[in-house]
Amino acid sequence: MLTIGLLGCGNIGNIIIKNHVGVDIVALFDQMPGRAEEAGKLCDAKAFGNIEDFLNEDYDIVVEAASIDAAQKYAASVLEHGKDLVVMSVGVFADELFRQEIIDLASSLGRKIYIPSGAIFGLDNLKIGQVSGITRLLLRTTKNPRSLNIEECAERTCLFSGMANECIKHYPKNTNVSVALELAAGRDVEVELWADPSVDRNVHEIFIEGDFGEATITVKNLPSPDNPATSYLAALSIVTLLKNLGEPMRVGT
Ligand SMILES: NC(=O)C1=CN([C@@H]2O[C@H](COP(=O)(O)OP(=O)(O)OC[C@H]3O[C@@H](n4cnc5c(N)ncnc54)[C@H](O)[C@@H]3O)[C@@H](O)[C@H]2O)C=CC1
Ligand SMILES: O=C([O-])CC(=O)C(=O)O
Repeated sequence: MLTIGLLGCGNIGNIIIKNHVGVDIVALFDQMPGRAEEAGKLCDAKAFGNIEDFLNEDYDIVVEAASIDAAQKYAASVLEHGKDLVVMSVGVFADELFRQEIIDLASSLGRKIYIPSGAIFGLDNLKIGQVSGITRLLLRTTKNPRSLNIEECAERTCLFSGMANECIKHYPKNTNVSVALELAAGRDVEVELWADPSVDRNVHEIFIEGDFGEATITVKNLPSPDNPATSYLAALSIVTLLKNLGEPMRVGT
């Protein structure tokens, strides 16, 4: 069975712990040591107080469910410790230089980096953008102001309109999906981010046009119980990715 080290024991980390299938969680690390210790009681895994000890433990894959900051700090070290890496805070790869450095490092070490579909549907066939023209790719995200950590917002308000690699700098906890779209399609993504006090879901609308025709995908996500910024689907997506890693048949592009 594949063994996992969980980097980040917050909302997604705890959903993974409660729902994981086909993998064994053996090591935990969080910048708030109490969180790793609490999580350790739930899954009988060892909580580590520092990153070096966490990475020196024997297991196959680090699952990052922490922050862009954590992904940036530790991605190279994870690979250098002989482990594959699942990155939830995919916004870290908006930085092209960093992305290429990590890809080159993984390639030279024979390691793999996995990006889950996260809080959206449709990443699978969007990858056709790597071999065929996509002329329009727009993500319109709408969340309740609470999910965006905004206190005053009486009506639907556009917070950002521009490109994904800029948006993620301003909203690193809310627009990771835009960077996942960018990586899948191999091209820039336009983003509109809206705060709307009348919605109680995290809504992602994706508009795609290209040589294949056109597609519109609307996802109306339930926020996670413990972190309204993060859709529950994002956590389920990691659980599913991990379940499928060891399977002989791979479904989806
Ligand atoms: N790719 C996608 O579709 C999505 C990605 N995300 C991202 O996934 C990540 C996790 O989300 P949640 O679990 O909801 O967040 P959370 O805030 O509930 O939990 C994050 C945990 O990681 C820990 N952490 C943060 N930075 C750290 C560091 N430098 N070193 C060690 N521990 C650190 C925190 O103490 C916290 O316990 C976030 O970056 C979030 O933006 C969230 C939703 C969708
Ligand atoms: O969970 C969501 O709806 C999306 C999200 O926060 C992100 O992409 O960072």
